Amino acid sequence: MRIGMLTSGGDAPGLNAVIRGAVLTGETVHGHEFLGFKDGWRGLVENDTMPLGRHEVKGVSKQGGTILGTSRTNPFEGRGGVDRINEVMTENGLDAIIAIGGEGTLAAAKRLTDEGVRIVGVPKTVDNDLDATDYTFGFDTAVGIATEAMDRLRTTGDAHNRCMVAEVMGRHVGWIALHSGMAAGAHAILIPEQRTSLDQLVEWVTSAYDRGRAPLVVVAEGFTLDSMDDPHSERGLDAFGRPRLGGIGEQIAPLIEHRTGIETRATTLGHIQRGGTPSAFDRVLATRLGMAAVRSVNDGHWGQMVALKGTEIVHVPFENALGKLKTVPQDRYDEAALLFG
Ligand SMILES: Nc1ncnc2c1ncn2[C@@H]1O[C@H](COP(=O)(O)OP(=O)(O)OP(=O)(O)O)[C@@H](O)[C@H]1O
Ligand SMILES: O=P(O)(O)OC[C@H]1O[C@](O)(CO)[C@@H](O)[C@@H]1O
Ligand SMILES: [Mg+2]
Repeated sequence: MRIGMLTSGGDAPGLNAVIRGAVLTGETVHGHEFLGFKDGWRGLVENDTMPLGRHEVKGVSKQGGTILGTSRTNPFEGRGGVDRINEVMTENGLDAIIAIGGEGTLAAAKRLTDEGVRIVGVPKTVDNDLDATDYTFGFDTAVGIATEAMDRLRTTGDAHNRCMVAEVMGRHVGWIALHSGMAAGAHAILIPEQRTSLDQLVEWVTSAYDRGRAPLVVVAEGFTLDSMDDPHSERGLDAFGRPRLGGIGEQIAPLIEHRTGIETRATTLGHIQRGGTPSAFDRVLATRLGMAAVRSVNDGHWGQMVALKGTEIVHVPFENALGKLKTVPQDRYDEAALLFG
């Protein structure tokens, strides 16, 4: 078979390991050929391709980013649409597409498979917010980077007796904040799922400070104080028309300082969390998902994505994966909150 492959949406450490896992298994075990589409759906719509074989995937598992490039292009906009995509697939002699992306990419893939395009999906997002898989690759790496950054913030915070606010990614969910905050021993963790009040935050910060600690506050970019209507956004809209988040840490730092009198500094980790070398966990998960995606193609599991359930790789129909986001459950937050303050 000839299989096209693309990566779409925000990058996540491990994308290259998926690509390598699929290409090596596909070529050596099943005799398939691969073709890369550049920059997500854009490459498929514009027929912008690159060779994708053993040579191209040599040693890429440890590389961040994606050798195929990525974008937030909508495959139905401009000259896109199902007829155009079928035309490009026929021109390239392709039997199927492996699309690697988050909930947006998979929603687009579902629309296309509903119209007969043969696509299998591989879930990806540092946010870990896809419901039908236990973990997405990229999350473990992002948590590791954020934790290391917080360890560093704590030593400088301790030296100056300051409150340090660390802002991490998490558009709709607080998984990165929860895990990195717990790992770093944060005195408060603020996540989109919990509309915390400033009074509560001030209580946690003051209590830690009064015990002689330099308070560490971890906040997810999508968090809203109970007095705010929407998540903080000051950077315009993304290519799909959604507000670009980021900057809530800088907003709450002066509020903390004003209310407590404790000198407070904010750091936004931003895209550092998505860059660089994937962790070993993410490389293994991504490689297994890439290999499983090829098995999905062999078995004709169109309209399904591969997913992690416990330690097993399973197949999940797109509609089951897209229904709702995997948010931080109340009991996981309450458990972490026992150690706040
Ligand atoms: N419901 C949808 N139907 C069709 N296309 C969509 C839909 N949602 C998103 N898309 C398209 O898919 C692209 C990728 O989605 P998105 O930007 O949300 O990234 P993602 O794959 O969800 O990854 P990330 O984790 O970075 O959000 C979008 O930019 C948009 O063009
Ligand atoms: O890379 P961009 O387009 O700035 O997108 C940032 C968004 O992507 C994510 O990293 C993954 O969805 C979010 O946490 C963040 O809000
Ligand atoms: Mg998305």
